[in-house]
Amino acid sequence: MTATPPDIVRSAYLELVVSDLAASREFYVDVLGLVVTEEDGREIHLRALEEFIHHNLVLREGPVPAVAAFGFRVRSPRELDAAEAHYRALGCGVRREPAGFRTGVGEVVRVLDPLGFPYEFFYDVAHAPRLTWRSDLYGAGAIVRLDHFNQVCPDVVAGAAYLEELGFKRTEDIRGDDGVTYAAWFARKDTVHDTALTGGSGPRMHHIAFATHEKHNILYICDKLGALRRSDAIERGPGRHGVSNAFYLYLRDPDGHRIEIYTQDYYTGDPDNPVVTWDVHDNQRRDWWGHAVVPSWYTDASTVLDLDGAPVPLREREQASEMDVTIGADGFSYTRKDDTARGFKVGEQL
Ligand SMILES: O=S(=O)(O)c1ccc(O)c(O)c1
Ligand SMILES: [Fe+2]
Repeated sequence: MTATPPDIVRSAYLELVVSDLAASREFYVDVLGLVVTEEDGREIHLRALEEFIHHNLVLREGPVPAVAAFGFRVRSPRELDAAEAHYRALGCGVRREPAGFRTGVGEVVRVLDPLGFPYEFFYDVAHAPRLTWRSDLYGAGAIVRLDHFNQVCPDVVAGAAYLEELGFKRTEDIRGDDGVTYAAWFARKDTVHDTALTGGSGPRMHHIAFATHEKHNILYICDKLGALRRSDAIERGPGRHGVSNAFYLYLRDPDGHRIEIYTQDYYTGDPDNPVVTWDVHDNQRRDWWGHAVVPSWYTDASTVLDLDGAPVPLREREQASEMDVTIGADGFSYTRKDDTARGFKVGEQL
């Protein structure tokens, strides 16, 4: 029996350990245009242009590039009591810090959750100027919000049960006729997701996604990276997702952490919002235009740290992997399921 879960409002910030603070600052501030709220020689606190809380991303220099915390805003200070009780009832490690673990945020409950991820919950937070109306500060690639996390875990079904018990609502998933669930998306706010689970060895962070207002902002980021001769930072896209219907671009930061730039998914706020399920062999599920998913997008992800700052050991996925069943000589995907003459294509290797 678990205790009532905390009332989570949204995914709010990520604490990211980077190997070279200056190189990461150049990527996130000079190239991507995130706003510096506060910085000292050790940490940089960044936020998106429409954000009013102190930060959406903390860069902290350290020996092992990794994720130290996934931060979730809760609806009121008393939800920290619910968070502490919920995770203690799950038998998880819990650290409650009345003064907070970092600049700009007040009391925090940090846990190592049942999947091995460092989650933290907070309400009290310093406000920073919301730059929504400051169009004079918006570049052509303006990043306006943190939209979601994506987490790699070996057992998506077990992970989904944990997130749904935590109060997340499933909005989409990818399944096979083999009964395997390969990935799933979960919301607290009224869009497609605040986090998602991608099947693979884990716990690892697959990506953090920031939103732009328009598709052309994403195209500008691609052009800017080309002009800077930094196109090697582009891993996948630009393109249109099948799942979520969002326009997307995936970048790799100087440590290889994956950043998605994302725009224009859809509303999911009604209680009876229908779950969209995709066939793992549908070649338009991950890219609506049928473009290949580069293998590194399935294989690479970021280490996560435990409550003592040590890397969490990985567990291998036991069920089939999506890459194995859709890419390469053994993989196949269809454009038109019933078109067995021309609709099938063997998975593409780049
Ligand atoms: O590639 S998928 O269409 O499955 C996809 C959909 C939404 C996302 O945020 C994502 O990272 C990946
Ligand atoms: Fe994403």
